[in-house]
Amino acid sequence: MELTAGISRIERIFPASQARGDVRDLILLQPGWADALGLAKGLAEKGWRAHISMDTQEAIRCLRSNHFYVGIALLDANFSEEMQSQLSEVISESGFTEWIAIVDPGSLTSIEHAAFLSTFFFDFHTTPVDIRRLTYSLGHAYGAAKLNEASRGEFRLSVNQRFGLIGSSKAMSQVYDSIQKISRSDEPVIITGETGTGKELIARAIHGLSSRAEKPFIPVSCGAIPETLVQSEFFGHNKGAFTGAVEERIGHFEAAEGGTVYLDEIENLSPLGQVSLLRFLQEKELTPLGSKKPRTVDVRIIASAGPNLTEAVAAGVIREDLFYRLNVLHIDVPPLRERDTDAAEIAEYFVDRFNQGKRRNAKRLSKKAISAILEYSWPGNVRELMGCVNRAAVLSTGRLITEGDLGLSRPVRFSGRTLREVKAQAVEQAVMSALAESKSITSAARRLGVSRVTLYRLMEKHSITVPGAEHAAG
Ligand SMILES: Nc1ncnc2c1ncn2[C@@H]1O[C@H](COP(=O)(O)OP(=O)(O)OP(=O)(O)O)[C@@H](O)[C@H]1O
Repeated sequence: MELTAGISRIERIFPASQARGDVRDLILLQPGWADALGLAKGLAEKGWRAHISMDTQEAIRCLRSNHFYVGIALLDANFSEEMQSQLSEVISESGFTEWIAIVDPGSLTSIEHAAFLSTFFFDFHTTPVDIRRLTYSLGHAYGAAKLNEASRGEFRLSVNQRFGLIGSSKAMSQVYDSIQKISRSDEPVIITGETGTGKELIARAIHGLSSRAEKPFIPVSCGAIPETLVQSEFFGHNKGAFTGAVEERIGHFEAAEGGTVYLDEIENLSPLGQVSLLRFLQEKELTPLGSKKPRTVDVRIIASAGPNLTEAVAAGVIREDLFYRLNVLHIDVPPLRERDTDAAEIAEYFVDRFNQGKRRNAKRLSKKAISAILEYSWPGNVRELMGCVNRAAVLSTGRLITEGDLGLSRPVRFSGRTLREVKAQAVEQAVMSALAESKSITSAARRLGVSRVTLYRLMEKHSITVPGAEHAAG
């Protein structure tokens, strides 16, 4: 394994025995020093190169830039609740890494500790460590993690190919894991994330991988339905149910029978719509407008919302009871700027799509264009990226799509000044411009929205003088 930046300092890495050809790396987490060193030496003799992390934060940093198939956590006799929560954070960060705990035999008498170990660890050993048994266990964990990685890779590839959902960042790996688990269940789902992050695409993947795949997937934009039409849109109506109901019509929920209804922008659903949806989720029945006969309908609900869903619930925009009904399963889709090199991978995918069917003049992105894509912050996420790449592909004259074809504005670089300095300079400039463009101190103060006294104080502070200012005042 090639280890990249972020690894613990070199003196903390224990080289494995040179006699052994096959050296395997592992991360060794220990908030104390001495035991870890002893263990690392023992492991080195058995062909394991230990990368020691002294605390959980260091371990997280190391795991963000390196992959380890196995990790060992050396735990204190009374590992506290706080330590357990920190460790679970490290373990979730480590993706497919399998973890082995080394514990004091006394700690196993606690049911909580035992439950923690069985939830988060592949195996555990008690002190004093039997290095032969430990290396045996490490070998198993290593094999299991490799298998796990391979099957996850295959799953990602099939999602890429079947649904066009691209990206191999760590952040997206977690999304693929969730898609796989959630597609096996039938519970409601909420997908949150900024606009254009791929929430609908993810919902389609969940549906397409579920047992409902052969049945309809019906997207409904909640913000587009006026309050007066929400029940008819959701549940349908009978002929004559209201003025203009000239014929019977089935609603989206019935149209999706056996499949999935995707409720886009749930935070924009009207209060009446929210009550109707809640009732449907509780009773699994709907009654079309103008009918008295309730009908049982089998649909799965997947809802999407912006990244501030909990704030929307706290502010009363979404009913709390509806939120809890929907929020059984949750996927939070990270913005594109937080997905390592996904932007470049997705851009190349869009260029390939653009090239499809073209025998000649297939285009590709220049190296500088790829760097510009990776530097840009993509506030409109994948949707913006797609528009940008397609436009550039059309407009570019040569085979190479250049940085200029993309037309991306460069991010504003950090000026090196403190916020206090930036603020002081902005105030000084505003005062000078207001004074220059005003006939008197009084009118300059009014334009700046401050009192004359405040303006005089600011002028003094920034050493700004206006010839004859006193005379003009008034
Ligand atoms: N990871 C991805 N790989 C490839 N294409 C993607 C990816 N994510 C999104 N897209 C594409 O970007 C566009 C926007 O995606 P989508 O509509 O799923 O986003 P959204 O989060 O539901 O947006 P909104 O919140 O605005 O409704 C779609 O054309 C989709 O196919």
